[in-house]
Amino acid sequence: MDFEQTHRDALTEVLRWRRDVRHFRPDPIAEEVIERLRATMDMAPSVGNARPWRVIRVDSPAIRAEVLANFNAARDAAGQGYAGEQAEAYAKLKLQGIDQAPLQLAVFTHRDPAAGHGLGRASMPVTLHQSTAMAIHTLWLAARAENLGLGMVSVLDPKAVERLLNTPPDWEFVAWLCIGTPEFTDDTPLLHRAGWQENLPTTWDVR
Ligand SMILES: Cc1cc2c(cc1C)N(C[C@H](O)[C@H](O)[C@H](O)COP(=O)(O)O)c1[nH]c(=O)[nH]c(=O)c1N2
Repeated sequence: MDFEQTHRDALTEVLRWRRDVRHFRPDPIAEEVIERLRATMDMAPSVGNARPWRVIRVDSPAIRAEVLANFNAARDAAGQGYAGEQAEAYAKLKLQGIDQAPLQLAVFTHRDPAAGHGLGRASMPVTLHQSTAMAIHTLWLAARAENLGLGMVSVLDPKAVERLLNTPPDWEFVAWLCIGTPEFTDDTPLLHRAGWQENLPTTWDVR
């Protein structure tokens, strides 16, 4: 398969307009779209082809409410680390859409999956989490291409999420993903707009 300029342009647009979304409309997502997202996430690369990501779709309002309470506690605890103007700015940040997003996924990494037969990770076990991160980013882009937004939430006590979902002991919680139709689209991160952290260019050192 050879790609042309139209493909490159489309990819660039999806990347430019992908955002971490925290404001959602309640419109439900069609099951066939959710199935496409699931299948596209599986296109991600992974160490040894181990595919260590594990995903639980959480529809239960009771579980979502507990996760929101978990978030609020973790958010307040993290807020203790800021002082003065930064503490005021932190208090104003919206860092999740758990109360709004129609589709919510708990994502885990299997700590020692049989798949992949250990290839590529013996000296770098972190590659399992790296693989899950790649799957999340693949899902993030796939969602954007479906005109959906995804918000990644890590302001959580991971052990409490594992207990709540009663997951196997070899699953490690990685992130809570909120997915839905965004209330607005933007080509600039919310944290940049809010003045918390602007986009900084990265330079590539040459040796
Ligand atoms: C590993 C990881 C963990 C988190 C995030 C991202 C990643 C990669 N981000 C989203 C993050 O704030 C966002 O990606 C940056 O601000 C850049 O914005 P865009 O994603 O480009 O819109 C995020 N956002 C948020 O509101 N609450 C959160 O807990 C987290 N946690």
